[in-house]
Amino acid sequence: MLTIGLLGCGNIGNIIIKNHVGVDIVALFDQMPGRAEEAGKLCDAKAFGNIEDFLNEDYDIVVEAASIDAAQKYAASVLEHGKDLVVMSVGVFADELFRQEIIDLASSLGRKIYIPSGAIFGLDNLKIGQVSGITRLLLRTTKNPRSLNIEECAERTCLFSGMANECIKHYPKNTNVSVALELAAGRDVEVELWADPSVDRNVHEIFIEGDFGEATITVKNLPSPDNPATSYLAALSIVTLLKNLGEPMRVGT
Ligand SMILES: NC(=O)C1=CN([C@@H]2O[C@H](COP(=O)(O)OP(=O)(O)OC[C@H]3O[C@@H](n4cnc5c(N)ncnc54)[C@H](OP(=O)(O)O)[C@@H]3O)[C@@H](O)[C@H]2O)C=CC1
Ligand SMILES: O=C([O-])CC(=O)C(=O)O
Repeated sequence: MLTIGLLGCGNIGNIIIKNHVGVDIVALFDQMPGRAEEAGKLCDAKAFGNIEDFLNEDYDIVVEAASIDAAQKYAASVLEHGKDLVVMSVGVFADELFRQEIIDLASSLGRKIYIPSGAIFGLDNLKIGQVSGITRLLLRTTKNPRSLNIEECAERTCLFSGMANECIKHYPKNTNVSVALELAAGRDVEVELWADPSVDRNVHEIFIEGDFGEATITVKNLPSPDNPATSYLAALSIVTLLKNLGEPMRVGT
């Protein structure tokens, strides 16, 4: 069975611990040591107080569910410790230089980096953008102000309109999906981010046009109970990615 080290024991980390299938969680690390220790009690994994000890433990894959900052700080080190890497805070790869460095490092070490579909549907066939023209790719995200950590917002308000690599700098906890779309399609993504006090879901509308025709995807996500910024689907997507890693048949482009 594949063995996992969990980097980040917050909302997604705990959902992974409660729902994981087909993998064994053996090591935990969080910048709040108490969270790793509490999580360790739930899954019988060892909680580490520092990153070096966590990475020196023997297991196959680090699952990052922490922050863009954590992904940026530790990605190279994870690969250098002979482990594959699942990156939930995919916004880290909006930085093209960093992305290429990490891809080159993984390639030279024979390691893999996995990006879960996260809080959206549709990354599978969006990858056709790597071999065929996509002329329009727009993500319109709408969340309740609570999910965006905004206190004053009486009516539907556009917070950002522009490109994904700019948006993620301003909203690193809310627009990782825009960078996942960018990586899948191999092109820039336009983003609109809206705060709307009348919605109680994290809504992602994706508009795609290209040589294939056109598609519109709307995802109305339930926010995670422990972190309304993060949709529950994002955690389920990582649980599913991990389950499928060990299986012989791969479904989806
Ligand atoms: N790709 C996608 O579709 C999606 C991605 N995400 C991303 O996934 C990540 C995890 O989300 P979620 O679990 O809800 O977040 P939480 O804030 O609930 O949990 C993250 C945990 O990781 C800890 N952490 C943060 N930075 C570091 C670090 N540098 N080193 C060690 N631990 C760290 C946090 O500590 P502290 O509380 O002190 O910060 C917290 O305990 C976030 O980056 C989020 O933006 C979320 C939704 C969708
Ligand atoms: O969970 C979501 O709805 C999306 C999200 O926060 C992100 O992409 O960072």
